[in-house]
Amino acid sequence: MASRRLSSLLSRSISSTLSLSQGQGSGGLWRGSNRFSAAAALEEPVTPPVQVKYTQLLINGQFVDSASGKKFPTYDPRTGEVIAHVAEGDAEDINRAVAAARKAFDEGPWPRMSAYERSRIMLRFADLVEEHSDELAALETWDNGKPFDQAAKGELPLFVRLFHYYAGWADKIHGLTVPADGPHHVQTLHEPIGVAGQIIPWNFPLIMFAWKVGPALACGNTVVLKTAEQTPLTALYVAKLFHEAGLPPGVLNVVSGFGPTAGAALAGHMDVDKIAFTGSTETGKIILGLAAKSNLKPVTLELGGKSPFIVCKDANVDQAVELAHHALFFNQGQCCCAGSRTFVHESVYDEFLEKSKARALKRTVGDPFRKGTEQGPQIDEEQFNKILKYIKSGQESSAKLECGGGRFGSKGYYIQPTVFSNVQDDMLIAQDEIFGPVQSILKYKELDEAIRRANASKYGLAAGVFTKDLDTANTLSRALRVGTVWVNCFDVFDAAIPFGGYKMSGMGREKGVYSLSNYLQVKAVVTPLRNAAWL
Ligand SMILES: NC(=O)c1ccc[n+]([C@@H]2O[C@H](COP(=O)([O-])OP(=O)(O)OC[C@H]3O[C@@H](n4cnc5c(N)ncnc54)[C@H](O)[C@@H]3O)[C@@H](O)[C@H]2O)c1
Repeated sequence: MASRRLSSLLSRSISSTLSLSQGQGSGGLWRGSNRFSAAAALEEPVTPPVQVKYTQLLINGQFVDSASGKKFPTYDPRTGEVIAHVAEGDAEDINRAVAAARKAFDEGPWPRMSAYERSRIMLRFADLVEEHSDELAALETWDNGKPFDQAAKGELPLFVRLFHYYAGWADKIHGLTVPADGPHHVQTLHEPIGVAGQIIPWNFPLIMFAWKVGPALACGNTVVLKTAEQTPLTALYVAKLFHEAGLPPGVLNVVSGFGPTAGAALAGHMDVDKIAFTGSTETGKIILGLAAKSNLKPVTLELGGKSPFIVCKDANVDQAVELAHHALFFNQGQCCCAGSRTFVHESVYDEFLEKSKARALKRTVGDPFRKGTEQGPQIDEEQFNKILKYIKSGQESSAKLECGGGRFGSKGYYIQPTVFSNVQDDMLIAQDEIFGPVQSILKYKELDEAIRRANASKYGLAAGVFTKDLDTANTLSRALRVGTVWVNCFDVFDAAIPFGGYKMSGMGREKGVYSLSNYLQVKAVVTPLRNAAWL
């Protein structure tokens, strides 16, 4: 009875937020009761319950071929086989898309219509996504490899929630009346910036669409979105639904294509007024350079991370193990905020290690379309090889490989859940973003030492803290140089919670009220007052 209550509570909670909290049982969020043979699952890939409908670029409200006529394949990470060929946009297509977005901003109705009308279109769009959510979840799983239940029960509801959230902001954006010295009436107008260029990655294609497009459109901007070359399919589908909901042509343009061609053309475009990027720190630096060399457009960046997850001496070890496991392995380890440095107090280290290893060995790896699968394949061959290289570097160091360490199956890009113990701060696996299912466990003695070591990273995206002691939680929350601290929970991605990084994890914040300022200009309007005496 109690467990039924917990699971219904849980499914309600993940329908509006993706969240992992203390005490959610040892089964994991998306673990069904039907266990299956992983090998059989890999031998016979499930036929995805969806067809690919849209593969062209979406420019000015129309699906069109790329100017060059070129196409590129998008692959099924379960098998490495081609799913579909997609129009390959490059600089010329970016020019066409920017021209459409420019016209829609300068002459079109979007920035001029009432905020309430904009909000209603966004709400209609959210309803359409909800209606098509099974199909969209299947397409996301096919293109990305993430477990279907995660996409269907976690990410699609969150996508809808994000658009409800931003639709709610559209008619609540207003300036201030400023009490300046002297006989002047001073007001600020919060105006849209103009054409927003947005470049997104492959790990959460739909969620990244919502984080970027939601605030930009709520504020009255127009958008050119460049999707990741690994996952172009779902953005085209939802952009089509947006037009069905009444979005005027040119307001949202979606260009599929590669980074150095389409992405660079967008970031360096003279007629793009703002650029937002999520991806690697290396590419973030290129984007910043392109913005500086062109028209000095403002830039927001969500970049890499190497987030500490600190298990304190008072921790309930079973719960800490489960949370730390999900903090790292969720989404095949392909999360910018993954808890990829698990710091464990020496007094609970041995027990934690033994149980973490047992948990990783129990992790259900297999076809992401099968019920009960916790871990699907990595996104592509490049990431697969990169992760295996990091595992090799861990094996060649004095870290101890507790479990995993290799390919899972013989087809596609599956990797065994891998755990290293005895990891030292100067090892590559403790410093670089691996972006895969590789947990690194480090031992510490004193809290001050844990803080110093956790902060000794070029990244500062997020941290997890696991303790029963309020003073310890408060000390750690304030001492850690990161954009998010999750205390006794992890990966809580509510629409209203700001997200972003300190240090080389990025610039600016997405989600929440803070994200609006990324897409607004502030204009001061000063008017003389003839009879100010009464002031
Ligand atoms: N922070 C995140 O959410 C995130 C997401 C994906 C990857 N990563 C990290 O990045 C590593 C490499 O993955 P990746 O190669 O897909 O990331 P990436 O940074 O190269 O790609 C992200 C996006 O940027 C575009 N891009 C690439 N080069 C560009 C350029 N020169 N100009 C403009 N746009 C460009 C890509 O086409 C894609 O849309 C991963 O292993 C991981 O460590 C982080």
